[in-house]
Amino acid sequence: MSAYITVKEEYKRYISGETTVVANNGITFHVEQHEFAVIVGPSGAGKTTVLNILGGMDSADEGEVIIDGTNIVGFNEKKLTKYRRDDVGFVFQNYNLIPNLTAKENVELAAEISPDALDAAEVLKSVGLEDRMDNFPAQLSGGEQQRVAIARALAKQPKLLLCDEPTGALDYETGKKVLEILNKSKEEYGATVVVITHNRAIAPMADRVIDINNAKVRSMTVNEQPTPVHDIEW
Ligand SMILES: Nc1ncnc2c1ncn2[C@@H]1O[C@H](COP(=O)(O)OP(=O)(O)OP(=O)(O)O)[C@@H](O)[C@H]1O
Repeated sequence: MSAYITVKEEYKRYISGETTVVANNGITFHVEQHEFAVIVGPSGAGKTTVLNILGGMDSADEGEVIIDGTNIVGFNEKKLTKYRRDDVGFVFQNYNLIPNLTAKENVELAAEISPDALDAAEVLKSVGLEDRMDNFPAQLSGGEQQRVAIARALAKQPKLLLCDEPTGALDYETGKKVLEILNKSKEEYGATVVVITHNRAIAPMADRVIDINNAKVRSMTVNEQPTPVHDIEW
């Protein structure tokens, strides 16, 4: 059986004036269904570019990006929009919640556009926010806001949960809690989770670690026995 995500010889170049930046220079890796994969690498390595391409927010110039059997390279805007809406959940470093909506309303809004959406209150409960549902983002801590953002992404039951430095703005303990919730979501929600980070300490908890440096994949490692989140330190 082929992998759930297969990226093969993927190139992305950004051209501005006279200069061309090769952000992804022949990227190849795969991720199996229901894995928790971490893409790790230094600033400027090309991680965000990979994540944006996986999520249909940007498109590759060359190569294949096969998600659940379908190559999304070459999708037109309409198909990309449908793919993003139906199949992908995003979690960003800065949460991106809507400030004048409560936690529950933030989750409901995302769920509205999805045919298989879960009950907002149920998902918020599963991330431990049953008592904060009617609070606005400004009334919540960073970790709580990130949990709302995760609930919002999970409510539409995405095939893929894509996370850009999800613990980047959080303190150590809170960051670990958020990682635990993300890790749990592969069992509870059947998602395949891809996290990008420059924090190498997160790698041992992953099922699969993809190392990116200078626009190329330098190694891909499978952890047969991932380290439990509470045992990792940074
Ligand atoms: N829209 C764009 N236009 C021009 N260059 C870009 C654009 N997006 C990214 N780049 C360049 O592509 C390279 C890879 O960027 P990318 O954001 O993917 O790296 P990253 O690994 O996510 O870095 P960071 O951890 O700092 O976010 C960088 O040199 C960056 O400046």
